[in-house]
Amino acid sequence: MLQAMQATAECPKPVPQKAPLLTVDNVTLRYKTSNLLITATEKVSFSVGESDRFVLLGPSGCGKSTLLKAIGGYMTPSSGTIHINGRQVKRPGPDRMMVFQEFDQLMPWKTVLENVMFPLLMARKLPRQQAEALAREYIEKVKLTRAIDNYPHTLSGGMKQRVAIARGMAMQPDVLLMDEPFAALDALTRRQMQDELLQLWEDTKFTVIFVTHSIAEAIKISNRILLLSPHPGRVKAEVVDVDKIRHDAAASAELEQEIHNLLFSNEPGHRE
Ligand SMILES: Nc1ncnc2c1ncn2[C@@H]1O[C@H](COP(=O)(O)OP(=O)(O)OP(=O)(O)O)[C@@H](O)[C@H]1O
Repeated sequence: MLQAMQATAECPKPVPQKAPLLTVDNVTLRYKTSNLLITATEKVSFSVGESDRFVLLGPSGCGKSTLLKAIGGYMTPSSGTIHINGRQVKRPGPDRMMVFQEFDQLMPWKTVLENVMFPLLMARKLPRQQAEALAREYIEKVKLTRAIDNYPHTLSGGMKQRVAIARGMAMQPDVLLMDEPFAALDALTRRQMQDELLQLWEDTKFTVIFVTHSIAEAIKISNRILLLSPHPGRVKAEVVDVDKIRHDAAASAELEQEIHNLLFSNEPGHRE
């Protein structure tokens, strides 16, 4: 694993194992405020293959959420390009569904079933019966069938996140974009949700880009991890083949320490 890290730290060009589904090429993202130009990420490149569980990991403020927003099509790069399935990302689309950290991402006046059905009806324009069947299937996958007619205010934080995941997955997007979806949960629920996400992945092998600043969470759920430097975010290194060590506690702990050292060391370790 150290080898993988060092090799990629010296040459952080990603090494995807399958043809890339998504490519982020030399992307710089900036925010303009009334008197400031803030560079969130600088010249970031990576690619994501089909069925990857790709984690963007880095300290607070390094631009992880901003990158996810740009992949979602909610923000245009100042320079560089993002392509999905060979098409340049220019706006949001049903091929990229987002799950956020906030529990209030559901519509409070709609039940669990109606929340999950909503984008299927509005964005995919499915007939009602088909939308309902698909919504029920994914609500079942996240183990919420018993709460299918509940309104969001009656659900726990973890249950709300399950609804958001079901809503994203039911759309069967090319890639699911998850922005710290478990960060606001208590530790026990968080671990449970990580396990459930992995189980869902075993069932459907969806592609996911997952943002976190927890090194342990990154190792637990990913097969690949992109490490970003502190603000402005640049690629520091990529960890490949995380799957090989996930079930080895000693190797995971060693990797966790190595990532920690790399993320919090001052040496630049990035390409200009
Ligand atoms: N709407 C905005 N307007 C101006 N600057 C912003 C805006 N959103 C984010 N930024 C700035 O861009 C940089 C990257 O922010 P971003 O939220 O993408 O980081 P992050 O890595 O996701 O952080 P965290 O882990 O704390 O969520 C930060 O300096 C932040 O202050």
